[in-house]
Amino acid sequence: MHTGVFTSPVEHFHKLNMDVDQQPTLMEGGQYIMEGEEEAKSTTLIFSMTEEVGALANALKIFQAHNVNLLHIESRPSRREAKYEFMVECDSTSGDLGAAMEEMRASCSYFQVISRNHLDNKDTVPWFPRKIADLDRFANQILSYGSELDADHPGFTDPIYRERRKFFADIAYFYRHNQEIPRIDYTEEEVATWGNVFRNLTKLYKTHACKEHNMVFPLLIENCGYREDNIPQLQDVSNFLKDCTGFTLRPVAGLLSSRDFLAGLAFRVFHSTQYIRHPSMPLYTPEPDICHELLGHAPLLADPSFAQFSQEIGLASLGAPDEFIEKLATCYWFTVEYGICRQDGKNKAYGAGLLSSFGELEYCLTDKPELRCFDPAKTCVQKYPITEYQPVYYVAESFEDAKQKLIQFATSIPRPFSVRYNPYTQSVEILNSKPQIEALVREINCDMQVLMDALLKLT
Ligand SMILES: C[C@H](O)[C@H](O)[C@H]1CNc2nc(N)[nH]c(=O)c2N1
Ligand SMILES: N[C@@H](Cc1ccccc1)C(=O)O
Ligand SMILES: [Fe+2]
Repeated sequence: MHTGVFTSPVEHFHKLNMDVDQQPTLMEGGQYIMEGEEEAKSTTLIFSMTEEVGALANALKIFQAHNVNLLHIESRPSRREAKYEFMVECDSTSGDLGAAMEEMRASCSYFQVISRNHLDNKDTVPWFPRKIADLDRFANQILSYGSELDADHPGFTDPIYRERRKFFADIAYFYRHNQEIPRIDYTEEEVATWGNVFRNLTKLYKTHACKEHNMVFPLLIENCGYREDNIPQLQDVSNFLKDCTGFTLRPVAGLLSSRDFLAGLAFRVFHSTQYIRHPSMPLYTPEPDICHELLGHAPLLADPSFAQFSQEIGLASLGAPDEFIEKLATCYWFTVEYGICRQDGKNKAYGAGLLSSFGELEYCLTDKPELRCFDPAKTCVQKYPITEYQPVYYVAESFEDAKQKLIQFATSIPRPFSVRYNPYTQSVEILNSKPQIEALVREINCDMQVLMDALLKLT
């Protein structure tokens, strides 16, 4: 196995992105890389005009006068003011967008710029999905592990495995929100790999896994076809999770950037791979695969308080500056992926990367790795290898404690607005005006009355 790579995926991704010449390319190993060809060249403006009459027409004239092409226009009642709000996506390579924006700003009562090119302009907020279907736009911007993995990843030199990975990449590439996830007829060899991983992991769970994981696992066996001789279907697991916590799965061809992956969580959407690891590496693989998603992540996503925790991390990431995305992703790594917690005086694994690798699950509770107390402010800057067992783990007092600390940490992220998920519309609302927040307070007040009433009936 490759040694000495101490680089966080985030840095790693950036390195990779620079190699990509903005074209959707089918990479080595059959993975798509499309580093936001459209997004990089588009800027989204959300605004409402001071003059109501003919507001949109006036705005459009401004863009036209500066030769700016518009890619998408949307209007809707504003939650900020009693008028309409417009969302316009501009082709930032056309015309004089800067001049158009300056003119717009002058005639708008509200004006917010959201851009993929946020690095070029310190005043803009990085683009983020506002409604659940927006996830269609980046789900295929897959990052490859790059050259360092090629040498020791047998999958890259096995032509049959590569062909199969291309098949799975295509499913994810063409998937759209609200579609059923295609059911897979897994090959005998794939089922055997799953069986091997399943058998060895289930032997360890009783002693090594946290309570929450052990609680949900029997339900997955009962409801989703978790068995040694069967690879569960993503759609079945997604339906089950939807009933438990509202989480759903969507297929993805491989590793997403931290920003995109975390954004999915804000919508209670978990991006899941559908392919299985190479048969030569059952006990540990450096990439997420279906064993990792279904045995590591799915059980905890069925836990209501863990689901909420995941969504909070997701919401905190929306529009956050790159440095914070990296810190948040590092905390995610040392909790959701590789977390250990105290339970009844013992250390137990709750990280999905541990719960899906029978090699590392056993290793992590021996005296070989170094254990430190989980403290987001310190943990968030820790470097870690991504292709081998972790040399350092962070131990949380309890599951709940990790959650509280991380949520607390997330609130320190600088952002000029707050966000809230509206589950009715499956969209993210930006909270930055008084009338809008007042409306929400009334809504919550109403909920409080229902709760008080329920309490009174009990006593
Ligand atoms: C947020 C953090 O970087 C985390 O490790 C992410 C990165 N991208 C991912 N992409 C996929 N497909 N699956 C994952 O589990 C992750 N994990
Ligand atoms: N190492 C994990 C998979 C994984 C890779 C990368 C990140 C997280 C998890 C396993 O073998 O199951
Ligand atoms: Fe994971």
